[in-house]
Amino acid sequence: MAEHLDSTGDFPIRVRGVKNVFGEHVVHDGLDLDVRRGEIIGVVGGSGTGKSVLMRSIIGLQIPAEGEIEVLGSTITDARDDEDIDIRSRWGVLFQGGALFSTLTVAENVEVPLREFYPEIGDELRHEIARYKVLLSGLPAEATSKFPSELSGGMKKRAGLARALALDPELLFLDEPTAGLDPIGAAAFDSLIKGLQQTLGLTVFLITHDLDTLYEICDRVAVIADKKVIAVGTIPELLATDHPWIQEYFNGPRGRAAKDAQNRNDAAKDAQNRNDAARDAQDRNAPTGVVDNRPAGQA
Ligand SMILES: Nc1ncnc2c1ncn2[C@@H]1O[C@H](COP(=O)(O)OP(=O)(O)OP(=O)(O)O)[C@@H](O)[C@H]1O
Repeated sequence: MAEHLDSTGDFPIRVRGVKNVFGEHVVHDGLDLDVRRGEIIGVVGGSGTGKSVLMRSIIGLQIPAEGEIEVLGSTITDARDDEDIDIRSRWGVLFQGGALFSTLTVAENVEVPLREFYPEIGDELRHEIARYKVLLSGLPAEATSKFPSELSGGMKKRAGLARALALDPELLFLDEPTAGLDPIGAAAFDSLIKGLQQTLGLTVFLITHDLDTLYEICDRVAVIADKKVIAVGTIPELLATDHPWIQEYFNGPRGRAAKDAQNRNDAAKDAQNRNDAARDAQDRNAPTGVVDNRPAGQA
């Protein structure tokens, strides 16, 4: 008997036995994956292993030749076209290039899904929601009236993120969000994603080649190779496997550099926490917040 997939509970995304084929080219064959509610799952694999095709299959833009995909309780693989998928408003997607409409301002881009899914919302409220999403994505208020061509690469990503967040999604799909950003911009984007996951309770499906992102913000990592998800787990769990690609990826020079960087960040955060704790203890011991500097006898 076929296993019953339950994507309404702890696993909002469940993928079973998926096969994707383009002509003679088999991209996935027997691919399984469960995504846990509230996690950031990183999806890695060599170029062309089908990370984006998997994401497109999960959001109904690519119908697999075989297999079953359930998202938030709906069987995506039964839909005839993406209009059939009535849960599209419950996820947001940031595509690789941002996919912003070049003739619309940032705010108008964010308003596109609002107009589509909630046409009854009045202009004023729609503008207000769009403005809030732009600010939530770390852009200044002035960015709302800018066109994509007037934005830097990092700002375009944030504008794409604002649009992905327009409908208060439960699931956020990100395809290489830090590609093309400088290391400082990439780290800032990582922090933004982590903060949003924690404050909004998002489940995040994140395709990346960025090892720093994997170490910094991903709860688990799924590795695609040989047309399947060959392993999924925390980085230490993956390192305990002996698959050559996983070993080379995480233990190669870039993997080691990312791990060292994370160790340094962790040490800096620990030191900061210790300082904060010491300062809090000092503040608690002080009888008032006022320091009395008057010479003895005058107090
Ligand atoms: N619409 C399509 N028609 C034909 N082939 C396709 C189509 N979409 C994807 N492919 C092929 O499927 C394979 C997987 O593509 P995909 O974009 O998912 O790879 P990826 O793992 O995301 O790669 P990268 O890391 O380089 O972005 C590639 O060989 C690609 O050429």
